[in-house]
Amino acid sequence: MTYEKIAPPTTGAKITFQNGEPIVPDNPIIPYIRGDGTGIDLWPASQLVFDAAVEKAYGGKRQISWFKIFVGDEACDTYGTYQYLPDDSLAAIKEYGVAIKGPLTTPIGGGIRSLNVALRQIFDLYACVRPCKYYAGTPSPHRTPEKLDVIIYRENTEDIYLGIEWKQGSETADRLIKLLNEDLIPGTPEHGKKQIPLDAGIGIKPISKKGSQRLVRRAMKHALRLPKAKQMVTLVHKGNIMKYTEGAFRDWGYELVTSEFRAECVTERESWILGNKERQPDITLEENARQIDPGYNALTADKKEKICAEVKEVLEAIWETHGNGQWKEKIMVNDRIADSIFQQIQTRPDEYSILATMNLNGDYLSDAAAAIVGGLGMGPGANIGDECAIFEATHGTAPKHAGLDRVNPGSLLLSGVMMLEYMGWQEAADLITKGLSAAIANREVTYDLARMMEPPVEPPLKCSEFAKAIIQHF
Ligand SMILES: NC(=O)C1=CN([C@@H]2O[C@H](COP(=O)(O)OP(=O)(O)OC[C@H]3O[C@@H](n4cnc5c(N)ncnc54)[C@H](OP(=O)(O)O)[C@@H]3O)[C@@H](O)[C@H]2O)C=CC1
Ligand SMILES: O=C(O)CCC(=O)C(=O)O
Ligand SMILES: [Mg+2]
Repeated sequence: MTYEKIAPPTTGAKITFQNGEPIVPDNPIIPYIRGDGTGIDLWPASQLVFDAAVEKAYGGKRQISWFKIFVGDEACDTYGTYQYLPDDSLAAIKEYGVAIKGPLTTPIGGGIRSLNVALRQIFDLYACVRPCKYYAGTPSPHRTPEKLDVIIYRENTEDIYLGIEWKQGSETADRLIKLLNEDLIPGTPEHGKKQIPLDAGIGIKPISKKGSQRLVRRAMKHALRLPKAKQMVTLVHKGNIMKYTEGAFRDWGYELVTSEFRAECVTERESWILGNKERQPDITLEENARQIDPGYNALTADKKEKICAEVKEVLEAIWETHGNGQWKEKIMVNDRIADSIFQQIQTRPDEYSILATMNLNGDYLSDAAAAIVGGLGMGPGANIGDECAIFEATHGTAPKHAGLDRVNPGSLLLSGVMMLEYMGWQEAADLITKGLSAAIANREVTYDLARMMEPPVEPPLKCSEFAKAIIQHF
């Protein structure tokens, strides 16, 4: 591979992929993007910790050969005006498969569309994995943050992030509104006399079956690797309002888990049906139906029949394999409406584990969940596809803090921990979490955690000092 303005390290080897899993040599070449804004501070601090952890864990037997590539402001400086996402950088990520990045700026309302989203789409990194877990001693606005231990599995390529939008007043927006108002809406009886306001901007929200199911499949595979008590997958959606997008995500999720993971899972509704029969072995189908549907008595005969049929079908299909309490050993799959899950992770955090979401809901939810465990400085993430993975923090470039050597590198470091775990380098990953936990417990923290501690830590550590403190605690 020849590049225009970058050169890979002269030592090191490529990570390759087999059946979606990385095959990692002892000296992998890993491209990194420093990032805009606070990326200037975060990357050098993080690289120091990654290298020290790998050195301490493997004593030179393993080593990362970092390959600097450019995206964002740095790319424009190197490749020229508006060259935010140079071909060189895309080619390097494609060639080496696993990369890590700092945050990249997306100007609001115009200019470039998100570079972060573009990278996810170009490399089909369909699962955005964002764990939110509490490290002892981290200050939190919540009384029991340790009860939250969730992993958000956010669909990462579609939904409104596809970016298909038309500006209010543009010729295409006007044409589309006319087509909708005069043809498509009147042609769909369920839409009645609804009309799109003539001065509306228009955005499209595509949610596909394939996109939803591959995300849920990955979430289920992850659940299988968790301890029994955490084997739960919650499908998060706003299907009560958006039936054919968000509601479909939920339905396709259930369809996938009850076909591909039939032996390993039970849905919440199935567990009620099985549980009713376990408590009352001679329960009739209708009584069972009444107990799983609180509004049963008020339903039409048709609907009652449907629920009875559902009860019958479940008992026939899985009583043998899941009945008599066997379902309690399986992955519990349930669903929650999106607004309610924001409340649930605060009031009943320990009832949740993996939260499978569409793109926008997952974006909101991952910032909110990170806040509970200490803030965006503690929110890591990974964008995973079948032949590529890019690791990055949940937060953005926090421009007001850029270049001041003050922000918390915890989120990028924990993203690196995810990368090392993905590579199978668990010993190095564990050293970083150990060092980070010890530094926090010792009140050696950056400003974001320092200001919330009781009493506040004064002065807080700089970003670079925090990195060094973590290494001291390996
Ligand atoms: N994946 C990516 O690269 C992402 C990029 N962005 C982009 O980043 C830019 C800025 O977005 P913005 O809305 O300000 O959101 P940010 O996530 O960048 O920052 C919001 C606030 O979160 C806190 N914060 C963020 N990072 C850290 C950290 N490492 N340590 C401690 N606190 C932190 C700060 O809070 P406080 O000041 O209160 O201490 C900061 O002001 C935009 O262009 C946006 O599009 C946004 C999200 C993700
Ligand atoms: O790319 C952006 O500007 C924002 C992305 C974002 O908020 C996220 O991925 O969480
Ligand atoms: Mg976000």
